[in-house]
Amino acid sequence: MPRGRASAPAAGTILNALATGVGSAFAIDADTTATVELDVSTGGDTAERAATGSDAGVGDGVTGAITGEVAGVPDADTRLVERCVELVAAAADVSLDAAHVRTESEIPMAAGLKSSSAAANATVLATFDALGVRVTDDPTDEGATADAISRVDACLLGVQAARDAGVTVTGAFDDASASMLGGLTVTDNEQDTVLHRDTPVWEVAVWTPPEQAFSADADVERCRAVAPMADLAADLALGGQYGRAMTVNGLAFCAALEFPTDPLVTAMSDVTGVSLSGTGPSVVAVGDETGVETVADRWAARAGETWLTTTKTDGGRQG
Ligand SMILES: Nc1ncnc2c1ncn2[C@@H]1O[C@H](COP(=O)(O)OP(=O)(O)O)[C@@H](O)[C@H]1O
Ligand SMILES: O=C(O)C1=C[C@@H](OP(=O)(O)O)[C@@H](O)[C@H](O)C1
Repeated sequence: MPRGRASAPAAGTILNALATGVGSAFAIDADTTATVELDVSTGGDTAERAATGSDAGVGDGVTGAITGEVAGVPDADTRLVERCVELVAAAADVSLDAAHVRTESEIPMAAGLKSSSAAANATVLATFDALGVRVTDDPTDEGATADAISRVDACLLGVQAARDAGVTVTGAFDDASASMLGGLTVTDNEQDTVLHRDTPVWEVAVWTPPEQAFSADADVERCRAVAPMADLAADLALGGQYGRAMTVNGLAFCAALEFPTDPLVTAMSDVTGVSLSGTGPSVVAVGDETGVETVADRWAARAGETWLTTTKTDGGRQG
C-alpha cells in the first residue's frame, strides 16, 4: 500500500484578505505533518467501480472510503484533508479503492495561524509523495501526470479543497502560498495569483488566547467596511514596508472583528510590526530578539499561550 509523508508550516498575517481579496502572510516555524496511505486500484473499469462503490467519495476515480484523523483531536472535522486526497488522485489521474490521512500538528486549530492551509498543503504533498510525484520549484512543471508538480499548482489543489470543504471565505491563497512556498507572499485571492514575494527574517512572538475563531464564521461585512485601511496595508506591503502594513492591518481588523487593541498598542513601540493574525484570536509580533521577548513577557500575563518562534523561508516539504 503506497504511503507518503509531508510537512508544511503555519503562518502569521500581514494583511487579512477578507476586506478586499488581497492578502499577505508569512511562514513561521510550527508544522503540520500528514501521513497518507493509499489503496490504489489495479484494474477494472473506474466508472463501473465508482457507480457500485457503497461509500463512494466525490472525486472521479475514488470508489471506497477516504478517511481522515487528526492526532489528539478525535472530533476534528477531517473533510478538508480527505478532499485534498481526492483532488490529488484526480489530478494525477489515479483511481483509489480507499485512502487514509492522518495529521499531527503543532499549530492550534482555528487560532488564526493557518492550521487549515498547513494541513491542506501537507496532505497534498504527502499524497503526491505516496504516488511518487515530486514537488518542484519550477513553475513550468504543470499538471501532475508526469513525475513532478510545481509548488504553486500543488498549493492550488489545497485551496480548491478548502473552498470545497467550506473552511475559507476567499480561498486563503495568501496563507496557503506562504505555507507552501515559505517566506512572505502578497496575493490576489480572487485571481489566485502571487503579487509579491520576499523572505524577511524576524523573531516572532505569538499570543494564542484560549478560544477558537473559525474563518468561515467571520463577519465578512465588518471586514469589508475596513477596506480603505486594507488598501493602505496592501500598498505598504507591496512597497516592502511589511511591519507597518501589519500594524495597520492589526488595528483595522481588531476594530472590525471586535478583538481588543491593547495587545497591539502595548507592543508596537518595541517591534517591527504587530497584528491580529487572520480572523483571530491569535496576535503575532515580529522584530528583533529583544523586542519580541519584551512583548512576549508582557503578553504572558494574559490567559492562553504566549510563545516565541521565527520566520521560515522554506515551505512545505515531502518525506
Ligand atoms: N491538523 C489538521 N488536520 C485536518 N484538518 C485541519 C487541521 N487543522 C485545521 N484543519 C481544518 O481547518 C479548519 C480550521 O480552519 P480555520 O478556521 O481557517 O482556522 P486556521 O486559521 O487555523 O486555518 C478545521 O475546522 C479543519 O477543518
Ligand atoms: O478564509 C479566508 O479567506 C481567510 C481567512 C483569514 O485567515 P485565518 O484562516 O487564519 O483566520 C485571513 O487572514 C485570510 O487572508 C483569508
